[in-house]
Amino acid sequence: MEYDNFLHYSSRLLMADVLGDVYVAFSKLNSPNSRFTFTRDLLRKHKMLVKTLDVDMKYDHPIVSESLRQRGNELFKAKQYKKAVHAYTKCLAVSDSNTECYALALANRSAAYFHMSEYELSLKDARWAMVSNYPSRLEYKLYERVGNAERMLGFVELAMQDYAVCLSRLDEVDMSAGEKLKFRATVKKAAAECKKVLTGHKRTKKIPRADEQLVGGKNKNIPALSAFVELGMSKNMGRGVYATRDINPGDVVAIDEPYICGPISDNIEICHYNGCMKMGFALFPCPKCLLVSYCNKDCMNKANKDGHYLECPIMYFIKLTPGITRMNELAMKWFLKDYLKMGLKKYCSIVNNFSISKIDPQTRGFDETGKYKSDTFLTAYSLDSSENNVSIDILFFFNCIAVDMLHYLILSGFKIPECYISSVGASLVRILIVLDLNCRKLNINAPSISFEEKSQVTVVVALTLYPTISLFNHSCDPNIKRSGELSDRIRVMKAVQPIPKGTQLCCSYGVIFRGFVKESRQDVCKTLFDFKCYCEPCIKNWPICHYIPNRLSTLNILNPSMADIVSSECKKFVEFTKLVKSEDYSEHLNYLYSFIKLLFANVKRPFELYENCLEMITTAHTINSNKMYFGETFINMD
Ligand SMILES: C[S@@+](CC[C@H](N)C(=O)[O-])C[C@H]1O[C@@H](n2cnc3c(N)ncnc32)[C@H](O)[C@@H]1O
Repeated sequence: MEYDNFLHYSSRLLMADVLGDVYVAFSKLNSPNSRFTFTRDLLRKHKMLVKTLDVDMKYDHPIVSESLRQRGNELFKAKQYKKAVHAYTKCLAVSDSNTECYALALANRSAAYFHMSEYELSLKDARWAMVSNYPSRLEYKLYERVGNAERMLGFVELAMQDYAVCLSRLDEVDMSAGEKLKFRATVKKAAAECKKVLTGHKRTKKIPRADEQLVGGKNKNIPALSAFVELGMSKNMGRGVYATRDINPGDVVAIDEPYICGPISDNIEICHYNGCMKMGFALFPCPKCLLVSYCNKDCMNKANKDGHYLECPIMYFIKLTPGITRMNELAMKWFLKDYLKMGLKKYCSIVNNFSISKIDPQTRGFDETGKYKSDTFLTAYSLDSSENNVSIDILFFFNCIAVDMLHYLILSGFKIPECYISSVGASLVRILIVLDLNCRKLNINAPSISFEEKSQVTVVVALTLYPTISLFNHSCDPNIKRSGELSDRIRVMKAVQPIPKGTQLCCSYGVIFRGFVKESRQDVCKTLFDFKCYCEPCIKNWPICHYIPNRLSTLNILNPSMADIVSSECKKFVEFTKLVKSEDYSEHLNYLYSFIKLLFANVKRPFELYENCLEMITTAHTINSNKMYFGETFINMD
């Protein structure tokens, strides 16, 4: 099963010999609120909810932790850095993270790591100490160390900023004038070295890319889409996006921001703040839960305002909840963000209205002024979730998860009147279902990074819910694709083929006709997304790569009067492919656009040179600055 610990709830009910009856009773309930209430009562009755959030943390007496730290200091003075690290780690394991001793042990361990040339670990500990109870009178030391570690790691711009903070803190430091002068000179010298490196970088820096603009400007009703498209309906695919004018390859058709997003795993360093999500390095952990990290204190404060302070006491428990941990975390983050924005009363009234109103499939997600906006709660909340197609066991499982998560929130002191509990619980279930389809499974456009060796192979690094991009249907021959920096949280979608007026704009949900036979593509669409694919390659049974025609003939030339021109352009293209390297395709985009347009008008698809040109355009549209190498992420700061 794709969800972790899927049998967690059902196996206990099975042991109590009630599971069969539970499923029968659950499936008879037809409102989301009644399903949630039923599940909550059931888990309470069978004593399946935790009684307290107290984690049995046993700290040693402060004298023990302090003596371990002092032992570390002695080893440090004796230059036995490895042993010192060991002693500080022991101290951290037995001390309360709210104490000064804990923060000092972190800072001291950071110093030991620095001497061992473990700059990344040194940076991590120093940043961690900065958000812990480290005495502010000593902070100048931490800023100097952070600057030094960043300089050693090549992050000179960051280092300069931290040296500047260090110097600004010196006035309040209790140090003789002579010592201060000496210290200041050392820091200034290090900052000057960084400046020298930076000036060298700037000279070789490439010209920045122009900001991408939607072709024809913003759409009047759906501002994240181009003015040259509209929403339409089809029998086989439901809602979809259609061109109202001819769209050319390279035209930007959508620029979407996620409604909610979060890192996909703990191993990849991404700022947890919803509005940032930048890839980072040695991020600042939340000093209370230590389970989320931010690129700076500003993002940490903003995330707290968005609700992290409410989820912080229960993060540990959310991580233990069955299902997809990251999705559960995202669901809680989403709920808290909107609860804080609207208040409980308004939130419940909106989600209740949504669940009882008859949803028009065409206008779902549009507000009362007729606009569909990616930053609106109801737009995201009403995304296609195939809720009616979710099987009973999965629906019950999601209800159990929602019961657990709401229970943690209540145990942590979150005040929620009884009359709102079923609405909030049912909304968490809906949020989980929306995220499961539109964020977890449909992650082809999510921020990703590539491998150092094979830059074509990318891995998704974040879960992102793009309400407007979710309007695009799938085709095994997509005519639009993501473009720009692949790790960006804002997603730009560009046309990669000519899209004549009236044609549907489709992206791929993960399979394209060249690489997979029809049966396996259909299988993916069915098992993952529960639909039968009605795209052209599936309906017309297009062949996969080896069998795609590679020669022009009377069978595939659509316009015989153009045969000679097309033939000579094809020869030129073959030469082009031999001469130009993939990293230089972007310099030849206009040529590639004109060639694909020529073939589009004159040659029957599929045709090998057309498919090759399409792939080259796709490659040229994307930038992978962030690379992954053997489990580590290298970040290109340029
Ligand atoms: C992310 S939504 C796309 C927008 C959706 N059609 C709507 O009405 O809002 C994904 C759903 O669209 C439908 N869909 C997308 N591509 C399709 C295709 N190639 N063939 C049939 N149905 C498709 C399926 O119902 C799928 O679960």
